[in-house]
Amino acid sequence: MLLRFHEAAVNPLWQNLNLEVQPGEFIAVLGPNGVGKSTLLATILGTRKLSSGSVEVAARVGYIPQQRMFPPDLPLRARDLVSLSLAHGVFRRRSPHRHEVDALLQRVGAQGLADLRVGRMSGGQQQLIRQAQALASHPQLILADEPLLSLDVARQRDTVAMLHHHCSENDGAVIFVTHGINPVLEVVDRVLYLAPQGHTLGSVSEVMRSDVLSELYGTKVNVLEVDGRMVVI
Ligand SMILES: Nc1ncnc2c1ncn2[C@@H]1O[C@H](COP(=O)(O)OP(=O)(O)OP(=O)(O)O)[C@@H](O)[C@H]1O
Repeated sequence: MLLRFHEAAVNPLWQNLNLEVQPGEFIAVLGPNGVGKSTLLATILGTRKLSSGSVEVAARVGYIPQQRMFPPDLPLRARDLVSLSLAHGVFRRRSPHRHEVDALLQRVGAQGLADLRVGRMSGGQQQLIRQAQALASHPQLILADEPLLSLDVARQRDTVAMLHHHCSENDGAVIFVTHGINPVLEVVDRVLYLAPQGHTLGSVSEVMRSDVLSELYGTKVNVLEVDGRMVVI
């Protein structure tokens, strides 16, 4: 077990949350704006308190925050930032080697960005650097808050593949906050759907259904499958 919520609540957002995350699991968290998805991650990170219940974290955690731009005048290159993240790893007593930094940047497809100043990068390029920073602590549990925002389709695919690889090859787990299930349909094990009327947890086929989402939203919702993609209307 890497993470366990027991009867957890952050009032008035969500209540009675019971969730146990095992090594190898890829969990998507969906729901409308403001329902408390980022707040859920904040309770795991310890930056937000539960109103009741408990959360137990038994894993090293890496965090990819929701798109947040670096200050434009930040005098650091990508390799400096990733190097700092590596140096903060719990087992570190020395400066990270250049090849470790390069390997991390390569893992997220940002090898060409190593010597660019982060504040001058595009939003998508900055997002890749955030990914490399999150991986630097060799996390078992990766929390990713809408990590595909501002990435092009190819980079979105690479990011999902990288995170899936983390689960399937490293016995890690991922909690992936997203507004759309389609980019992760092929890799997701369970969906936690948060809604104003409550939440539900299960496989894609158990959760992404018209009857289940209609009950959660308290109004008629249709889930359609079109060309292998799911559309919620
Ligand atoms: N530190 C905080 N203290 C109190 N309320 C907060 C705090 N952070 C966020 N909120 C509020 O909690 C609610 C849920 O915010 P949160 O960011 O978790 O939603 P979300 O589901 O991630 O939304 P989105 O899809 O728009 O990113 C919002 O109304 C927000 O204003």
